[in-house]
Amino acid sequence: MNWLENLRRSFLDFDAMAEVLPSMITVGLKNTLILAAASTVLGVVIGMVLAVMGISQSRWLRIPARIYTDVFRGLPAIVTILIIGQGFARIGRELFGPSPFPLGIIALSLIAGAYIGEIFRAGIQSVERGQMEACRALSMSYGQGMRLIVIPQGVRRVLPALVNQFIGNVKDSSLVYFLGLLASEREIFRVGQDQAVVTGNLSPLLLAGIFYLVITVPLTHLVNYIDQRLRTGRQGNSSGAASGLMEVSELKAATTTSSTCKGGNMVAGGTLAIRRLNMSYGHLEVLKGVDLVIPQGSVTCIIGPSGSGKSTLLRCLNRLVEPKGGDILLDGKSILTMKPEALRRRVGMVFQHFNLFPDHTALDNVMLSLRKIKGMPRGEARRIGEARLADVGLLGRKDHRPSGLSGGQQQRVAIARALAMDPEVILFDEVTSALDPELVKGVLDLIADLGRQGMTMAVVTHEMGFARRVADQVVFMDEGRIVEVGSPADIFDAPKSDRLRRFLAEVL
Ligand SMILES: Nc1ncnc2c1ncn2[C@@H]1O[C@H](COP(=O)(O)OP(=O)(O)OP(=O)(O)O)[C@@H](O)[C@H]1O
Repeated sequence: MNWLENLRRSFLDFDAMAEVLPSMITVGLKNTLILAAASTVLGVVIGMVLAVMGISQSRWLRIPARIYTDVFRGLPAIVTILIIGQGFARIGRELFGPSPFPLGIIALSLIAGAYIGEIFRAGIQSVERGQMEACRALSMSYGQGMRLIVIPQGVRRVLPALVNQFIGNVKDSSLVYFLGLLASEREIFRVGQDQAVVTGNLSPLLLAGIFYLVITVPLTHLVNYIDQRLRTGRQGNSSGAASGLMEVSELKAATTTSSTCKGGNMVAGGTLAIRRLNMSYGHLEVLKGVDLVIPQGSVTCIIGPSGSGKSTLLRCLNRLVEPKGGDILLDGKSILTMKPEALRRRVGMVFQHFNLFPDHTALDNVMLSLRKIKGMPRGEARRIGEARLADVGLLGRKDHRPSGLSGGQQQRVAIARALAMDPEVILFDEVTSALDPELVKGVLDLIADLGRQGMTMAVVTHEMGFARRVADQVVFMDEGRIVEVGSPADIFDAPKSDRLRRFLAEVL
């Protein structure tokens, strides 16, 4: 049992530990935290710049960011620390005095920046494209969408990775001692190491190890907790998505008392006139001379086979994609001459995949544009937001995050969000395609109800029953062209073209 005693003496010499403890706290811990915190903060600044450069359209920004990242990620940390600390020692002395401590921070920051830049870039790029589309459809500029929605979501997603980086900096700070720090500048490892030499055993180093764990382990758990809270909101994940059947009755109650239009008045709709509209993605011609009038206060359903250009036509109407030729007039004025953000205030849109903002509650989703785009005071935005949620039968769930709502409920929040901006026209892009069958009816009834209230609507749909029941006119598209336009009776009961007959035979 001699070896056990040896081990005990080597690692568990409590007197040696007690002796080094005060300087471990007042010198080592303090300096380690300064080195790690300062280099993480500076690293975050460098990383943010690198991330923005890395996702930029310009390769003059992308390429330098790439080179920086490759170099500082590729070099061993100690090499960078020595190159910066010793290579720039003279400049360092002039700027910061004799201590290499600030140069150590800079070296650690340069290394951390390369990793943090990649973390941010991956986080921002992992945010679904639909989030930015929803921002733009709510008439936010690209910058506002990035600032309010995409970057915060990206940063939240990478929070655990950022804390890991901080932990990495805590550990890498032990390398700065290679630069020759003053006694008062030593970090945890160096204090332990010096005392180990004095006492001739490893107990002070074991204490240093314990100090590192005391910093890093609680941090990891704290960040996991914060991440969970941010993801699910306060009410947690099981926030009572109702069963589909319950939702149907919930919605029925809402639509009978709906006040979607202000004070129960009919909504003032706009007229859209589409003239010889062309659109292509690269060489792929998607719209080929589309002519159509969507009269004020009418419901136009657009049907047709997959890939026929229905969604693209809809996206041209609020300029989420730019037409290549032709024109679109809103109440007689070309939308191509308007600022896209101004146009989108008048022409709202609801998407197939809802595109709700996951970090915001239902009410915040509805209020966001009222506050940020219309500049409404919080109280007024809240009043309107709650009224719109009541219209879609979801006032009771206003504090729920999207993750705590069913697909049907999420889509109704998305409709409330579009309605809150008081648009003259609303575009619905296959809004029931991603829903479970029992939830489809509720959403369609809501849209039908809006139609009755005089909202001008263009609805791309695969729901033929709905189109027949609700549409004022039905548009059949194929291969980028409108093949037939007419009343539901014309289209469904007396199709003129062979293509429409074949399509109906397939889908009915
Ligand atoms: N962003 C894009 N880049 C390149 N091609 C695209 C893009 N979006 C759509 N397309 C192509 O344009 C054509 C028309 O697409 P669009 O989505 O408008 O059709 P759709 O009738 O709405 O089809 P679906 O019912 O399947 O949604 C398709 O061939 C599609 O592959």
